[in-house]
Amino acid sequence: MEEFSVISYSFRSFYCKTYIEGKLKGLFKEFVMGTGLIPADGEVWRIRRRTIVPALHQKYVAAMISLFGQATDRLCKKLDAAASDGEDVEMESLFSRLTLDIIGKAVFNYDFDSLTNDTGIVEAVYTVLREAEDRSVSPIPFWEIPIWKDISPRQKRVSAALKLINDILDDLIAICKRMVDEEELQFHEEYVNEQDPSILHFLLASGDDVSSKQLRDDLMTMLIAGHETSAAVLTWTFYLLSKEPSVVSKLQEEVDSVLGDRFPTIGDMKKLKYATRVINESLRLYPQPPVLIRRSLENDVLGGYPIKRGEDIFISVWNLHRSPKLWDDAEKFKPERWPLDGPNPNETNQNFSYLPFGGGPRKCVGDMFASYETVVALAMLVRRFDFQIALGAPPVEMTTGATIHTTEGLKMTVTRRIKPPIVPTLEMPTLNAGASVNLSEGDALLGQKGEVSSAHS
Ligand code: HEM
Repeated sequence: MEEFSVISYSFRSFYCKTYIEGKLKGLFKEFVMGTGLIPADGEVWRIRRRTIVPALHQKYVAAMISLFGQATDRLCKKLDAAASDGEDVEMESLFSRLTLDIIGKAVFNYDFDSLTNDTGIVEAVYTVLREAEDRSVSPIPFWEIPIWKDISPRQKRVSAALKLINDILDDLIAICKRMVDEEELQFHEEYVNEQDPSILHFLLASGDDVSSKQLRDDLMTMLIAGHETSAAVLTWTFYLLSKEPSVVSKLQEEVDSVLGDRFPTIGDMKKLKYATRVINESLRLYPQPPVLIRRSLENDVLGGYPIKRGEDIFISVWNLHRSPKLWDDAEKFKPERWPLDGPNPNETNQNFSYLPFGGGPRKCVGDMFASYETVVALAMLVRRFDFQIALGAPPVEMTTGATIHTTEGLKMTVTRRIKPPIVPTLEMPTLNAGASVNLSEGDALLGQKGEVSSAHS
């Protein structure tokens, strides 16, 4: 327990109504509800969480992996154009757009297409996300002050953005309800609608008796929780890789041999072991969020510190993950510290010294989703491109909100990789550039076909 930095007490936080048992394993909290953007009804969320988590069955995961591949392919096309034009790219904002596109489709089947468009809804989402982050670190809940709420131009912008998003979510829920009413498919444990594998569709089809408003708030929670986190993981992974060319070579070797020139499938997730270790290690050095926050519901003592009822503690996962007492070469980016044939590191098998997705009953509901999402994006990108910090780019420095951001972006030069030879195997169809192939179990499920990106041709 002494490894945790207790940074501040009695500080208004992102999270509310949390409880300290004195042991990390028992901590739980209400996510994003303390920002006022989503009603602070933790009890309802706790019940709903039980419905959301089982949505992650095999067929759903296969469909999601296919979705990650398609979204990353759009990013590859963008990078391909930048490589042709010799233009440097700002990867942090591109990753933010990639993960927004993914979470929109995955959660409520909405294509933000933010990698190619800057429509009003994308701007509205960013307004709300920035506000959620600012509120999460604000010492006073200024947004609750009645007059301020009505006269502050910024708060008015936030309200307008929230209204736009809520209206769209209401429409999506209504459309989805009609689809569910019309479909013949019976709901069962492995249910997935192949045209719309979103969590919204799953939840509606499950017949869960929940109001549209509650549903909308849950979707918003997932949008906020699952967007910047994954984007930040990818940003810092690419930053770390830019400093360790030997890791990149090893990673590319694995990706070339496992994937060749096709999209990743659910079966590949077990084979992309080194890529997974790269993400595990990036999450150790740059945990998102870097602090976890709990509020005490009663007087307690934690690691010798007396804590009064109502006080908050901040647990610095950053310090925990970089503690020299717990890690050899703690500051070094070393994916090899996680044995390839060992278990996937998590909070329990690392005795709570590693908490990339929190722990206990309020652990991240999207941990598996996020792990696969980041592995797919990483594999597809390093397969096609080499990335270097751009010449003359500003130094990459950190600033923190709910996640760790760079201060001035991650400007990189992207070059196409020379196409390595593809050795055909029974599982891996040989591809001609531009040819259509049946790509994966996930794609087969969706009845989709994919094409090899023109990146190599
Ligand atoms: C690499 C990306 C991600 C990281 C590092 C991450 C990390 C975390 C962490 C550390 C927590 C626990 C916070 C706490 O204990 O105070 C959390 C909670 C949560 N995460 Fe994630 N997350 C990621 C992606 C996602 C995705 C993609 C989704 C949705 C699909 C998601 C949904 C949630 C939700 C809903 C909670 C709140 C759970 C609850 O309070 O019951 N996360 N996440």
